[in-house]
Amino acid sequence: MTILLTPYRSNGIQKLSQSPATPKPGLTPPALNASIHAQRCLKQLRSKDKSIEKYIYLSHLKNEDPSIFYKLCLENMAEITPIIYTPTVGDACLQFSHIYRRPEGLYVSIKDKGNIRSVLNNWPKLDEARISVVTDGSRILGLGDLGVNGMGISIGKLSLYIAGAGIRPESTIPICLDLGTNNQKFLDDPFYLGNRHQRVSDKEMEEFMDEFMHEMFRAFPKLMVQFEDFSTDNAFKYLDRFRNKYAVFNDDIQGTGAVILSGFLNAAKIASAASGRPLTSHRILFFGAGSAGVGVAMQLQSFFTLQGRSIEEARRQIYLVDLEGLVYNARGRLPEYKKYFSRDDYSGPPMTNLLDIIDYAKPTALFGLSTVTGAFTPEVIRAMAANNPRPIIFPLSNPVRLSECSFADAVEHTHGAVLFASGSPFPQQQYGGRTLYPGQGNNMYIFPGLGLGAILARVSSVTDSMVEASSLELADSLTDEERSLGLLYPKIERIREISADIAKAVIRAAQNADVDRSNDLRKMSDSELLRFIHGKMWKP
Ligand SMILES: NC(=O)C1=CN([C@@H]2O[C@H](COP(=O)(O)OP(=O)(O)OC[C@H]3O[C@@H](n4cnc5c(N)ncnc54)[C@H](O)[C@@H]3O)[C@@H](O)[C@H]2O)C=CC1
Ligand SMILES: CC(=O)C(=O)O
Ligand SMILES: [Mg+2]
Repeated sequence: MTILLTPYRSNGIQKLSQSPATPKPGLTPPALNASIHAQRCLKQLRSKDKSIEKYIYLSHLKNEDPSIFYKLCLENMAEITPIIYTPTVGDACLQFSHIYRRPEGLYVSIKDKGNIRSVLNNWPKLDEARISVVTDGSRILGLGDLGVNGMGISIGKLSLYIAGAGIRPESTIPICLDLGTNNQKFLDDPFYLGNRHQRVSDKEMEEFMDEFMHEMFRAFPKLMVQFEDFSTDNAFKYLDRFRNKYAVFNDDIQGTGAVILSGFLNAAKIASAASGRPLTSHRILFFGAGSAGVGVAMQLQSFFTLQGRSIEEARRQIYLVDLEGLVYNARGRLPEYKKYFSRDDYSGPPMTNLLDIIDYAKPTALFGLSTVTGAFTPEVIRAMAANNPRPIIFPLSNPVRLSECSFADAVEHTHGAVLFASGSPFPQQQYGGRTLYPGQGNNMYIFPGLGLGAILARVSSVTDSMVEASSLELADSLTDEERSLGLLYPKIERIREISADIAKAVIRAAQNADVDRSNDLRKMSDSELLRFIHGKMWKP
């Protein structure tokens, strides 16, 4: 491990290449020792009371000394992930313009339209670029339009790529597009770091996005792009527009779909064993029908059809609820992305009460992707428990304060029977003399491995089969010990091992779909491929 000495210049990626292998005598204290220094950093981190202070400290450490930062991450994943990612990254994005210290990532603004290539060319490591997380800041977690403050989410996701899948730090590009913001509080804030105007028109954004994506793949030909936290309509629109042209996927639609299918599979096996209901006949109620809700619904439907259900049967197992209640045809005009799952078996007055909807749909699983804190009231949880011996309840909204219910409430009101996963972490609970563990149903389990597989296979596009392969691999990755503890997702400490397995499954799916451009990998056996993947992982 290298202890860095040079003063910060710009974009932490430069630090890795500029760091001197051996510090010059006299420029560090005589007894500075790398492994003790890591312990020192951890102690400094733990001495801070507020999580935002911990975030600022870690952010500084990452820029100063990426090696120590990622070593700490890997050795303390469960402790550090909630600081660099959800929930704390939510606060960091809200306060981004106030806690800002130094440049990190790349900003491409509407003012660069017509000239985007020259902005991209300013990135210091053009040849190294492999993965970019791109947001326009318009729907950061469940916190709404945060404009350029959304940069925090691109940075956070890429830190997990590096820690979780061993992507080389200098191969990552966090990008925030500045297309304006409709957040009036930010527009009035003298510290706000973005352009001070409302979001541009759809047409202007479309032209901008076409140029941006075209230039991205000219400037960085080996790149894969992850779209993150675009507002609902644009999330679907730009995934559709670019998915067959470039190596791009949308994390909120596809990454979330994959991770929740995976947790659902593990939960449904337990629930089916208790109820006798076949795995493929579960009914799922989505509270929240935006990019994440519909993304997960599509992934589940596809899974049910692969298991032998007809498309129509699978579609009928899914119920969507949005701000106006149950989504059904007779309700009136619906946006395109909601139409497919809109019910045709109900035509009465709008059904807006969640308890009534549960009574009507009799779901075996209830998923929250609504950003409505506490929407799963004790009555709702009890209604799920009354219909199911092991109810599946996943309050998935982020950050933690927007969760539809807490793990403690879910345990209490189901008398410990709940099969639970949330978007942000909750503490474990004691119930009836047992320790119960909450799952974290968050796309962080998927995107590092999916991205690693995609760049190693040098894919030309990211297919549904690759996303599905990542999901099934994750579902399968639990050890006997994890299953005996009742976990639905593997322990986060095993993320590198899991990412490698996911990458292998993704590469094989890419090869089957003929979208890979790395012939050498085709010749490898599965064990050779896995060794190759591990060998490619950057280690701090
Ligand atoms: N756990 C995970 O891995 C992920 C979690 N999420 C979280 O899911 C949440 C939603 O994200 P998106 O779908 O992208 O947002 P979105 O804005 O596209 O969708 C929100 C949905 O919730 C509905 N909704 C809002 N208020 C409601 C109410 N009072 N009653 C019923 N429905 C209501 C809206 O009508 C809309 O359908 C966010 O908090 C986000 O952080 C998103 C992606 C991944
Ligand atoms: C986890 C995630 O991608 C979200 O909450 O938007
Ligand atoms: Mg997201």
